[in-house]
Amino acid sequence: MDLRLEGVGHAYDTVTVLEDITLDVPSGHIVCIVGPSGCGKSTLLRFIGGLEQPTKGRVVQVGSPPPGSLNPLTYVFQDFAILPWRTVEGNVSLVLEDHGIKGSETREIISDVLARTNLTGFEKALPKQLSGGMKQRVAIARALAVRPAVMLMDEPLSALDSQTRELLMDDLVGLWTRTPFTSVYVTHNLAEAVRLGHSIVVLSRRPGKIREIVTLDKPLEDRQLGDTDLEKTQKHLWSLLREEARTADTELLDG
Ligand SMILES: Nc1ncnc2c1ncn2[C@@H]1O[C@H](COP(=O)(O)OP(=O)(O)OP(=O)(O)O)[C@@H](O)[C@H]1O
Repeated sequence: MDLRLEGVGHAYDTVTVLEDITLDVPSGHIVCIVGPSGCGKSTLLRFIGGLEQPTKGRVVQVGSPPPGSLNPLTYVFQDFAILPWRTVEGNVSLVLEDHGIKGSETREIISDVLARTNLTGFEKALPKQLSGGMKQRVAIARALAVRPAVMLMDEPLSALDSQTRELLMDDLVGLWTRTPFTSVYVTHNLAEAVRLGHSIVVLSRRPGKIREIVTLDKPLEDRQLGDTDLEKTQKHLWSLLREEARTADTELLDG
């Protein structure tokens, strides 16, 4: 299933937050969204997921979700949002229970998604026993369990230290390479965007408009830390964002 955003714009009362966002999210692609603080990235993700409706334009789903999809648009958040009193498998099974899935089907799905997220062997662990990176793997496993058409990822690695972030990026590349998934991936981190994005949408400061869409052709599995092409693209992204990020930062400080 592809997504198409057609002229999406939004105002909260008198404050225009987003303007004229037209964008395609093709199936099997990771589309990263970057932009200065407060430019409307998370708001855009909420519109894509249908949690809120934009005041202008629309989000169109083109084609059908994968067979057996329980929740075509599924979120992964920065703060993991996993239940502390449930084990790893209990957190994943919760979303299946919500859809009435039980028994051997549940066990098969859990075993599959835990294997895909390098969590096999941690089925009985509680969140308090897990590092931040492992908790986020659980959140990703839980998202995969519902066979989403599109994963909506809002700063999924931002709460992690830089080394864990590198490991999780490797995991996401491995996950995508084995079975391509579709994602809209919001991040502040330009290194993350150039490592994971098939395209990178650069938004301007509020009201967020598309400044540029940068496409990266290099296969994900060939993108290494320190790759000169990626560094060049990252510099280009920063040149687009630098002044606006500075202004947005000052705006926040001014309240
Ligand atoms: N429910 C709401 N009511 C009013 N204003 C809102 C609401 N949600 C978001 N905003 C405003 O919309 C703007 C965009 O917010 P949003 O969180 O989408 O930006 P962002 O780009 O994700 O920010 P950040 O990078 O800091 O996470 C901000 O100015 C925010 O204060």
